[in-house]
Amino acid sequence: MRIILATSNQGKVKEFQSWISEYEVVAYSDVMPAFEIDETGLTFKENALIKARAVYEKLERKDDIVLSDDSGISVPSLGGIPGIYSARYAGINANAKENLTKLIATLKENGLAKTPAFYTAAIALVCAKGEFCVHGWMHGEAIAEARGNNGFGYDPMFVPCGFEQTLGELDESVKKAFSHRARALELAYIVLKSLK
Ligand SMILES: O=c1nc[nH]c2c1ncn2[C@H]1C[C@H](O)[C@@H](COP(=O)(O)OP(=O)(O)OP(=O)(O)O)O1
Ligand SMILES: [Mg+2]
Repeated sequence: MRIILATSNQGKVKEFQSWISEYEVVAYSDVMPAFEIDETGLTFKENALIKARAVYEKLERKDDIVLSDDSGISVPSLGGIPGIYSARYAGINANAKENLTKLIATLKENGLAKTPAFYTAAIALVCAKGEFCVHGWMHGEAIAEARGNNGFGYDPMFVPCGFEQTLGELDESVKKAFSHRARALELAYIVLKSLK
């Protein structure tokens, strides 16, 4: 039994592969040709399930478990943006840098040097025994500048609660211990262990 990661985001692949030690973890594009998955859901949970199902349907080995992640950053003072639209914030084909630059510009336009923000991750598991979904969150502040090169996505503008530096500046061990994805993965492990 392997864990097949239903994601095209190399930052997520890197985190899951370094954090999950008990299982063989493979990016889905290593076992099938990569394909587009329309994230048409209205919640992180719906989108995570859409991604995991799409990959499980195409799997040859149905004894494998597909794990997906749908995640994003939300800024409550601006109505929760970009939320589930984080990956598409600067446009449908926007890259991570463009999304980061746009969110910084939006904070500046609203006169916000910093403002509370949080990351959400929904992790879905799809396998022969059924479908499961768990969540994790990480709270902190979004700041109107980018600092550091660690992590990915919005990390250079995110300062976690209890820290002064951004996730771009902090050691990767901080995300492993406290991130939305790590917290969701803790719960996913409980499900995984019950599936053995
Ligand atoms: O730990 C994180 N550190 C920084 N940024 C993050 C993080 N977690 C999610 N994010 C941002 C990146 C992207 O703008 C969006 C996820 O969008 P999301 O659709 O789930 O992922 P994606 O399109 O990059 O890859 P895929 O759908 O193939 O898994 O939230
Ligand atoms: Mg996506």
